[in-house]
Amino acid sequence: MPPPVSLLSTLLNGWEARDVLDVLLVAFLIYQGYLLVVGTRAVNVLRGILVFAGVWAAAEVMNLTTLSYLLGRVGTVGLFALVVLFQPELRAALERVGRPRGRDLGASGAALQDLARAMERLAERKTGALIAIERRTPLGEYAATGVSLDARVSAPFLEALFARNAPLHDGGVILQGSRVVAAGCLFPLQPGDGTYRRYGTRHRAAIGLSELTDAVVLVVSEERGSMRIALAGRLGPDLNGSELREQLRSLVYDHADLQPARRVPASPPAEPEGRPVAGAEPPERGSA
Ligand SMILES: Nc1ncnc2c1ncn2[C@@H]1O[C@H](COP(=O)(O)OP(=O)(O)OP(=O)(O)O)[C@@H](O)[C@H]1O
Repeated sequence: MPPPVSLLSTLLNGWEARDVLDVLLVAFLIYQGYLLVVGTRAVNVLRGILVFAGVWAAAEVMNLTTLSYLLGRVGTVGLFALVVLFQPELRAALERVGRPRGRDLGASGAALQDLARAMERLAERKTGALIAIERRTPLGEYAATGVSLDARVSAPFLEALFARNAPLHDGGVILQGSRVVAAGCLFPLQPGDGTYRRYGTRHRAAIGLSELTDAVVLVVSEERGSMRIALAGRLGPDLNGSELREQLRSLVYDHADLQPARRVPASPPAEPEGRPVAGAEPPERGSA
């Protein structure tokens, strides 16, 4: 067997620097595409596409003409269907590409403390709140449904936003790093079927947004004064102040550039007792 270096030189024989650059750029684009979809519903579809492509390739290799013709036709139509189905994600991806660098996406420890303090106070007073923290998926289209702001995250400001009778208390607030960028926003509602049918609209809006994006969405229940995190389409358990800080630290505020989003678990934190998040909850509403 030839040594690895000579194997590499044989493989690269005839390659020009331009070809290497070409391959590196394609690898970079694929990696960036992966970063955009990981943590969103698109990742499951991506897996489905890979299985589909695998079967198609096998059909081609094995010369199964009818199957390969059929899959080829479905693939062409499926491509258009995907564009329609994932229009929000595609828009978000383009928005991300066009986003100017150097904008304040950094999140400091002070912001974390202020956010957690505001959540605790809102929960103590049973004031309902809904806060989405942007990570890789831009939340611009949801921010556009509310009132645009540009304010530093501070506990008094967040409390004032959600105070009863405050003009922007209805709807969700969006944070980008240490900035509050919008309030009074409309988030996409989880359909309220299956596990989450017993929840009210605030919680279902949190779950819905976390299903479509990789945002970390915090909810304070007006009814129970509980604090929870919705992530990747699932609602986590009730948290106390230190658990909330711990979760925020690991999900969002570890690094100033929000890089830890890459380490996001596929599902929200498990119940403290190790029970699954879904189904472990007492009904949030009397309608259960
Ligand atoms: N699609 C949405 N996007 C953002 N906020 C929403 C949305 N739908 C409802 N809300 C917010 O949720 C509030 C209603 O909460 P509701 O009582 O129905 O929910 P809940 O999940 O039972 O929460 P709580 O435990 O706080 O009562 C609305 O006043 C509004 O502020």
